[in-house]
Amino acid sequence: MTWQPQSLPAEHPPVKSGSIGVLLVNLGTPDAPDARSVKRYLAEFLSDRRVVEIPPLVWQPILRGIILNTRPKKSAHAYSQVWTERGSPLAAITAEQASALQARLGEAVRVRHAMRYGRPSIGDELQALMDEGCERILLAPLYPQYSGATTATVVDKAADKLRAMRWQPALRILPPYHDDPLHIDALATDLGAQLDALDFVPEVLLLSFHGMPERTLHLGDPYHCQCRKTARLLEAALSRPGLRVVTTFQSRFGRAKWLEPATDDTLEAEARAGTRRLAVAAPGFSADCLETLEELAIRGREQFVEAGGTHYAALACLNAGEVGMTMLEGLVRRELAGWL
Ligand SMILES: C=CC1=C(C)c2cc3[nH]c(cc4nc(cc5[nH]c(cc1n2)c(C)c5CCC(=O)O)C(CCC(=O)O)=C4C)c(C)c3C=C
Ligand SMILES: [Fe+2]
Ligand SMILES: [Fe+2]
Repeated sequence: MTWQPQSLPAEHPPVKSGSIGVLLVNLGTPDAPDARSVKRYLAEFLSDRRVVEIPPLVWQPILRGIILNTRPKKSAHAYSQVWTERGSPLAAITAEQASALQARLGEAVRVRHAMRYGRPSIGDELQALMDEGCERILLAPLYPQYSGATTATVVDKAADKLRAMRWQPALRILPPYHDDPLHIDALATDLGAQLDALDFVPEVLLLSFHGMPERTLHLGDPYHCQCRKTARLLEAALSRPGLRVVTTFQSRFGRAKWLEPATDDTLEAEARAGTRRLAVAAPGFSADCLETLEELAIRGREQFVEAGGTHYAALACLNAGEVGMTMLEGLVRRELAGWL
């Protein structure tokens, strides 16, 4: 909408105003599955002091001298195994979620998406919403569970952009939705349908969340508790008495102790203890990504089968499916109350 009140002089520039924006944000991903792109991405991601809480004087030499010279090649290989025609799965799915949400919310709201690390950047997308006349913006980090390394760093990045604006929009932030009935019901419905569609009946359902250094729990980060609560509520909502539900944490990084039990160790231990049929789901990820498609679906299967398992399935995230989008629309509409 272009607003040009009568009282403004004719030479006054037109001002777009009156719209509402929604910015969906996820973690970010390399531009291509090659070592150069992965290195650029990891340099930004792992330099975030919310992600690696080691003083930069100590951490940067380790990052620049060792990690960025070894990890990009290995990670690029992992990315190349899951890359799609539309690019990185995380980027493609997040874009799809944004256009599906736009279709559901209609003209009254402008929906865009951004990545915390890499592109499209939070700053550019906030600016684009402002340029489209959005005076009120809902920032929606697509992390069900809050942590300093997820939700908080998205808010920090948005605040960096706002700090440089003369004319700021009003900002709301989607709260973590780890225990929201909309989220639990969506997970139970979607995972329940995926379990029913399998050609085997799993003995165990592993709920694998991304790990964090254990120290963050003792420092007061609610992430671990929120993961546990999601798992507990989801198990109750699934209501499958014959199915044993086990919660684990994946993607250990670095030397510090991470949250336990670890997904890879548990897959191996379950198979060695006699579990033959297992399904794994990742209720901490709103979109499939390297961590679910490579670490769980490819490497997880290898680990489980090598240790004696016979049937393995990695279940999909909510992604841009009907169930997940109905949940997201519900969460977003609730946060837009009074604006819409
Ligand atoms: C879902 C929440 C996430 C938390 C919490 C999290 C913490 C965290 N991650 C690392 C290190 C890496 N993570 C990597 C990939 C990655 N991480 C998340 C989400 C969370 N991370 C996602 C969605 C992805 C996938 C991105 C994609 O492109 O698909 C990687 C990169 C891949 C690799 O080299 O293994 C690293 C490294 C730390 C240190 C951390 C702790 C706070
Ligand atoms: Fe991560
Ligand atoms: Fe990983």
